[in-house]
Amino acid sequence: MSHDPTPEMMGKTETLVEALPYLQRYAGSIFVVKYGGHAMGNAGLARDFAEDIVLLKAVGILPVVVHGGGPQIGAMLDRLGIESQFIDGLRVTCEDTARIAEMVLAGSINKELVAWIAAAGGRAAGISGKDAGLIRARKITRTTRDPGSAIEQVVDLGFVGEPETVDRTIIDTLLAAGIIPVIAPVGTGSDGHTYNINADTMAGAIAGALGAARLFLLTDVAGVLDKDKALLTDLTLGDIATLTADGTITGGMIPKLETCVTAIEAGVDAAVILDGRIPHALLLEIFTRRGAGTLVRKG
Ligand SMILES: Nc1ncnc2c1ncn2[C@@H]1O[C@H](COP(=O)(O)OP(=O)(O)O)[C@@H](O)[C@H]1O
Ligand SMILES: CC(=O)N[C@@H](CCC(=O)OP(=O)(O)O)C(=O)O
Repeated sequence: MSHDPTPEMMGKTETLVEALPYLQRYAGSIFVVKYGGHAMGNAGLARDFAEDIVLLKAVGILPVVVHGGGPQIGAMLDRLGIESQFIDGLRVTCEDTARIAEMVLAGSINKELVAWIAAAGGRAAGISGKDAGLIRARKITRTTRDPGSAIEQVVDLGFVGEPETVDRTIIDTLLAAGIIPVIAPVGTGSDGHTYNINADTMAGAIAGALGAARLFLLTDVAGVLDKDKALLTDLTLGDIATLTADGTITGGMIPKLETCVTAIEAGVDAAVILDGRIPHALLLEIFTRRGAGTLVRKG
């Protein structure tokens, strides 16, 4: 019998050795990973994602998961005959919609992710921004302007909030106990109401408050695309301002890139937007030289 390694074995060992500097660099670092509703497409993707998170934990990284669930909220609202309107990627949220969003996010998706992580051999605790005062939400509004008009109109989005304060105690407590926090993007306002928070915005605020080494936003596109649909692999904060102003970035990509800017300004080293439809996209991004998606740095 030959003891020569097969090409397949060589490939595997090369991949493991390639990971060594990244394993050494990131041990003990906090990584905030936002798992978007579009990237949860099927059970296989959710299982792969959970395995990636458990693997990060096993090699000494401290993963903190923030999840979305926009399409799943949309499907539930459709079933109930409630219409949804989006402004700049944010769902206009009346009281009923806020209740349903919380039910889908914190009641359903959150616990499913915890179960997937358990199935992959990890220990996770599902919480929302309401737990232990994690997120105090502040109501936000948007302004719109008709084409050709100079007059701006303030649009009330209802119970849509952004994190005003982040109390990291519950996250630190879970991390210290070796538990992976899985966080649903809702919070309580100072008026006691439930606020629906865009999951990207939530992840960015948490990454900033934790001083995370990396923020990953998993979505359903290869990354940020230019006007010719080519992938932009590296962006600075200045590039983002230009791409927003010239209309290259629209819809759900707006809160995503706003999040990257806020998180980096708050001290996060870098943010990555990557394609959650690729199996094990996170591992490829973190532990290989190739990387994937769009890397956002200060400049
Ligand atoms: N320049 C751009 N590059 C890539 N995607 C873009 C761009 N502008 C707008 N988008 C849209 O942003 C979407 C991602 O945001 P969103 O639908 O909110 O994802 P998620 O549910 O993962 O948070 C893409 O599917 C795409 O339709
Ligand atoms: C205010 C607002 O828009 N909230 C989002 C919260 C979920 C989310 O952000 O999910 P994705 O990351 O899957 O898009 C919503 O209601 O859809």
